[in-house]
Amino acid sequence: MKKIEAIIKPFKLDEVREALSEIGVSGLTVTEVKGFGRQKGHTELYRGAEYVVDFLPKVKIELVIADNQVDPAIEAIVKAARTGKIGDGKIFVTTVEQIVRIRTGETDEAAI
Ligand SMILES: Nc1ncnc2c1ncn2[C@@H]1O[C@H](COP(=O)(O)OP(=O)(O)OP(=O)(O)O)[C@@H](O)[C@H]1O
Repeated sequence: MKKIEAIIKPFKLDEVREALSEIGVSGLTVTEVKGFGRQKGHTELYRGAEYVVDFLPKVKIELVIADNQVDPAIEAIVKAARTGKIGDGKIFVTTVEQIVRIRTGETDEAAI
């Protein structure tokens, strides 16, 4: 089991969510965050305005999935979130040790 954390441009959220639904992702968490990448000090376009990069609004998507879904999920996120401009975001993948579905007590892959 892996957790994917993807930091994306906020206006790409709907497209990314749809792309992930299409490959069968059953749940995810979304958080509004702020951040910067290596373009610090350069400008980035956000909602038509150019910002000197300090902390820019981003959306963080977290999803926990089976190992064999990692590659399709990354592919779906990259395809849906890419504009080709700076600040398109980043994807982090980590290992998840345990999952519990609170309602039923199911664990691990049965609880995804
Ligand atoms: N190393 C990192 N650790 C944690 N969060 C990061 C890291 N790098 C980027 N982020 C987050 O991802 C967001 C988008 O990063 P961004 O796309 O600007 O990265 P980049 O490496 O500068 O790539 P690009 O050249 O495409 O702009 C940042 O605003 C920040 O929230």
